[in-house]
Amino acid sequence: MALRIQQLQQWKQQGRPIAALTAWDWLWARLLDRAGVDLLLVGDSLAMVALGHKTTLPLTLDQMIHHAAAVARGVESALVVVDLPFLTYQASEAEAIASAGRILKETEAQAVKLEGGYPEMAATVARLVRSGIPVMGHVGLTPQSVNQLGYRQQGRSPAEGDRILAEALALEAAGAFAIVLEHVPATLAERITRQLTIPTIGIGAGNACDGQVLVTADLLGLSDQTPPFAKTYADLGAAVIAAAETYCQEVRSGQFPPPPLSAAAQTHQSIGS
Ligand SMILES: Nc1nc2c(c(=O)[nH]1)N[C@@H](CNc1ccc(C(=O)N[C@@H](CCC(=O)O)C(=O)O)cc1)CN2
Ligand SMILES: CC(C)(CO)C(=O)C(=O)O
Ligand SMILES: [Mg+2]
Repeated sequence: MALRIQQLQQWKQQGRPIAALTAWDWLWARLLDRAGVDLLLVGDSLAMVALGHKTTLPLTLDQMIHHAAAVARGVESALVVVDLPFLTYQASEAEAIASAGRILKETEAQAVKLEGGYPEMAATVARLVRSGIPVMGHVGLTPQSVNQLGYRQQGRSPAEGDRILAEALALEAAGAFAIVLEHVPATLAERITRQLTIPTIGIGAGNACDGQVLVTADLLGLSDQTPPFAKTYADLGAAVIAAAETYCQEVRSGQFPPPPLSAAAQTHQSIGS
């Protein structure tokens, strides 16, 4: 599986775009892995799309491990990367190693992702990488800083763009194997992608990144609110409601379950028998 991380590097050189999605449990991870997704991120967005929180901040490390272990059980091929939750890695390098270490020991995920590229975070990334933990960076809009940034596009001014580029370069120098660029102008993402040797994975960052990631709930029409850059490829929300409505009607009208079969027709084995 370390091979998959080197593969990402090769795909960048070959100009073969990387397709990533998020997953939060075994059920979805299994289906997305079968679809051939290259990288599955157990994103802390699961706090919002699977647990009903308003931001990613409340997610705990124990909750993340519970979800990441389930995702990893459903995956055969994709690289599984796990977000370090808010305040499980910022306080010190030792805290980051302890949290990332728990993720690699208690799940079968292969890598972690963390937010920010300021000097202390780059030093933390270097320490994690030297400890044998592959790290993915995340700059631009970093949702764990929602109380400072909101969800607005980042890097609009030349000075801010230069700062985000410098953060990306610092993360690469620290040994990150890839970097997520979230909600930044396409021109900035293109500039960063050209200057880095490691792949950039964009979300709301234009079409020049080495790969793209989307939150699967947005992809499938399961989110109440989606960011302006998300694309919905199927309306599963409506399909689920329609199926459950039909079931409720059939139960209430007596149409389901059907009357008992005659003994001769009972040839089917049911689950567990
Ligand atoms: N489901 C879903 N949840 C998510 C993400 C996602 O990908 N999809 N990604 C993370 C949050 N990122 C964003 C990015 C942009 C917006 C957004 O909506 N921005 C508007 C509004 C900005 C504002 O409020 O000022 C804009 O026009 O820029 C919302 C969440 C975590 N949660
Ligand atoms: C996909 C991405 C980058 C969106 O913020 C993420 O980190 C998540 O889903 O938690
Ligand atoms: Mg995240």
